[in-house]
Order: sequence, then C-alpha cells, then structure tokens
Amino acid sequence: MSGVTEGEGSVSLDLLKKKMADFAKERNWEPFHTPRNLLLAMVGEVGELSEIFQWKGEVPRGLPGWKNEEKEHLGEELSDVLLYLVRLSDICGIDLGKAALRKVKLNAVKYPILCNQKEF
Ligand SMILES: Nc1ccn([C@H]2C[C@H](O)[C@@H](COP(=O)(O)OP(=O)(O)OP(=O)(O)O)O2)c(=O)n1
Repeated sequence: MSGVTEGEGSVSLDLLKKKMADFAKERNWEPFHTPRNLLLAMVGEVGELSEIFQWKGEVPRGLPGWKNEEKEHLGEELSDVLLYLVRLSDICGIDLGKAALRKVKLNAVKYPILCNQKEF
C-alpha cells in the first residue's frame, strides 16, 4: 500500500483500510473480522443509520434545522457503515476504490445520457 497519509485534505480508502487493519490487529480481533461477521456488523450499522431518519418524513438536502449533535451522530453512523464496508472489502481481497470506479463506468454505459437530459 502506498501514499497512506493522514493530512488535512481528502481521506483515502487506503488510509481507512490501514486504520481498520491496525485496529483489529492491536486488539487481537482479526479472527472475528470474517466476511460474514463484517457483513452482519455493517448491516447492523445501516439499521442504526436508518433509525436517524425513521419517522422524520422527507428530509431536505443539507439537513436544515438539524442540531449539531444530530449531524455529528449521523456522521458517526455513516462512518461505521463505511469502515465496515472498507474492512469487508479488504478481507475479501477486493480493491474497493478500483471496483467502485469500474462500477461507475458500467453505470454510465447502462444509463446513457439522453439528449433531453443534457441541459439539466
Ligand atoms: N468487532 C468490532 C467492533 C467494533 N468495530 C469498530 C467498527 C465500527 O466503526 C465501530 C462499531 O462499534 P460498536 O459496535 O460499538 O457500534 P457503535 O459505535 O454504533 O455503538 P452503539 O451500537 O452502542 O451505538 O467499531 C470493529 O471494527 N470491530
């Protein structure tokens, strides 16, 4: 792995991957970080993320009116989902960044821009 730094700028998937690997190793939790366990943990966190929006009705973009604590909580749950996804990909030997870029390309082929959408 190269270029794993913790600067003020953007955060790389490689950095998160290393952080999660170190976290598990330092605690001797590697045996528990199996694909199935990580998948179930991630789905659990998706549930916690869903609870934040549950019963709120439609929420406008940017979350106007939300308290700082609510936004911080949202950031925590989004992060839990991302971290487990990164770890799951790593454990499965999938380069998540590469796979996602490939998928973006596939999506563009599957859903071409139509003429009447270009000015949107
Ligand atoms: N075996 C574990 C347990 C936790 N974590 C890490 C990944 C997640 O980012 C976070 C999840 O921790 P919790 O299970 O304590 O979940 P929450 O932080 O959501 O706490 P709570 O469920 O109490 O709200 O910790 C991990 O990598 N491996």
